[in-house]
Amino acid sequence: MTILSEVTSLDAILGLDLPSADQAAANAALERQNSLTKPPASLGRLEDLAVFMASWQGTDRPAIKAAQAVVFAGNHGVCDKGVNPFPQAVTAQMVANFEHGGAAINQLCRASGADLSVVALDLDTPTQDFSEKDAMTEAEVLDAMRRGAEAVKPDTSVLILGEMGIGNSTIAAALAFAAFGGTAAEWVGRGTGSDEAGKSLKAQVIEQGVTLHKDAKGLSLLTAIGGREQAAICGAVLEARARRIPVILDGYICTAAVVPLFDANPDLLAHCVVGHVSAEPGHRKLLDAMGKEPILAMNMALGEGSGAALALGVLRAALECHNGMATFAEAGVSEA
Ligand SMILES: O=C(O)c1ccc[n+]([C@@H]2O[C@H](COP(=O)([O-])O)[C@@H](O)[C@H]2O)c1
Ligand SMILES: Cc1cc2nc[nH]c2cc1C
Repeated sequence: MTILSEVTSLDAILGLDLPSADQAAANAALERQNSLTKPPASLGRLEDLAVFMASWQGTDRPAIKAAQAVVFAGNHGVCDKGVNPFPQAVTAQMVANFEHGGAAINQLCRASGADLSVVALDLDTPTQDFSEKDAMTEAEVLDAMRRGAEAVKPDTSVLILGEMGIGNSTIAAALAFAAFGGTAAEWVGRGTGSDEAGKSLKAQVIEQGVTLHKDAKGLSLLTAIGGREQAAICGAVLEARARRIPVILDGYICTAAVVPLFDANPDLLAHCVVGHVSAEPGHRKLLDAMGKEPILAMNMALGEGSGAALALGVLRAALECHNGMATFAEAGVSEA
């Protein structure tokens, strides 16, 4: 059973009863941070991350017993418009590469101690071209969201999310543009290597699609623009919330995937941090619009969950300090 097992409409999702952060655990973790042998706040963001983990795990001593990474893969009808330098077949080929351990995410998960799974979502049935019609039916969105929720292991201490989908840098820019406005061109980047002409084609296709779907709001952005891996990421984020599992989101595509949840209610992302800021220029803009500060800036733009997996190492370090350091009293160090 998942939080979405019995849900029969997108509207019903917004009525789900979801847990909030445990403020008492957060306060106790902050009190511990302030008692540790360091000048106040000198571990900066590491302190914030320890308190964040405490607030969702509901304990002043948060821990990572099991870290799970999931890569969701989908294909997109908008590829018919030529917005992607690589052929769509690469989505399935990279899924095989993930399964055989040959991709960057396999190495990064091993390095940071995360257990990786891959969920390929109907790769032989791409979504419809959102610049011409709705990308998916409500039933298709719900199915992908449910599969996202089902991928979350209940005993996970922290969930790392990533995606793979040729053409999905166009989907990401369209979701961001639809929710936050500006011009389509401001949200478009190189993706897997589009040149200037490729970027203006992307912007033109996005302009057309977002004009067509101008009334789409909240979760209906998934029906209008798609795609399956975006819906699955939203489903996994909701399941993690129901189970109080903190989430690390990846780059531009993964952050844009949860824009429909943010647009419906920004609090739905309170248990999510963003692992890194992607080299795609739209990502910084999107993070600012969503009030999220990334953990790392590594000039990466790969996707697959790569930046999120790397940030897991920082999260682990934050908890090592939080749980392992001596207090002033224990170490006999004088306080100010
Ligand atoms: O996550 C990012 O920041 C990111 C930035 C650019 C590209 N990607 C990856 O590249 C693919 C989409 O690029 P494209 O050019 O096919 O639209 C998709 O598989 C993503 O995982 C990912
Ligand atoms: C080779 C390749 C690997 C990827 N990983 C995520 N998106 C990708 C896109 C391409 C083209």
